[in-house]
Amino acid sequence: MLKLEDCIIRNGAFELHANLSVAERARVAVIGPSGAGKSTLIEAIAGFLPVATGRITWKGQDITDMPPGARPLTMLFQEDNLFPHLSVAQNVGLGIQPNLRLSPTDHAAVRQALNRVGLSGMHTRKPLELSGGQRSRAALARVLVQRRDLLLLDEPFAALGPALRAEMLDLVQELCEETGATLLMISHAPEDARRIAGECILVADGAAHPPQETTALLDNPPKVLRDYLG
Ligand SMILES: Nc1ncnc2c1ncn2[C@@H]1O[C@H](COP(=O)(O)OP(=O)(O)OP(=O)(O)O)[C@@H](O)[C@H]1O
Repeated sequence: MLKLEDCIIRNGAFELHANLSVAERARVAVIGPSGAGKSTLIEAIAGFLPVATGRITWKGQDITDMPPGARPLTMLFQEDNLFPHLSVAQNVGLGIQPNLRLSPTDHAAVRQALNRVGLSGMHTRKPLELSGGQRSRAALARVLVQRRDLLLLDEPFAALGPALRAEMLDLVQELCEETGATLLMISHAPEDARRIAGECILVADGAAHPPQETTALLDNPPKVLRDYLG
């Protein structure tokens, strides 16, 4: 269980309240109006933003003051997930050893992860020699080798077209099912939430609300969400 207990998170003058829990292995979309605090929430869980009051626990362990790298989670950002001067395999290897001193077992894990996301044969390419979808796959391969059980996505597929985005979401869903990972995913598209997230955290009016069933929420949205969805 991921728990945010009576948390207040500050981002400049902005303040977000969160008192919620997410079950292990759940796939949860984080939705809400622009500027409502979705990234603020995810960045606090990842440790990039401090929690002013309250605490965050994962499987009972208090992670509130843990540095980002020590947290049992991995995060995919909107862009810049890959280093342009490194090969695809090296980018993935960074997920295992930041100094890239990889053992034969590590190399095998990198190969296996790249095969799993459909990038076999592209190990030596640089990110710029890949399509947008392939770059997303490489970033997902790095997530796979990290073997963390909490995955935070800040719209990493926003720049992809609808068909490719749907394909990547399906891959994320498969990977979560295979690894048993818990997923929190910021999304601006209700169809993305419907596609892979059983529940949604609505961020609005200064608060991140407890997860609600996706279909029920989107079929009968509260006014703040209705105004945003149009
Ligand atoms: N570095 C910062 N300094 C000051 N205020 C900030 C900073 N970053 C974000 N904010 C403010 O915090 C609020 C929440 O921003 P946040 O990025 O979390 O919203 P969001 O819901 O993710 O938005 P979007 O959907 O547009 O990406 C906004 O009002 C924003 O202006």
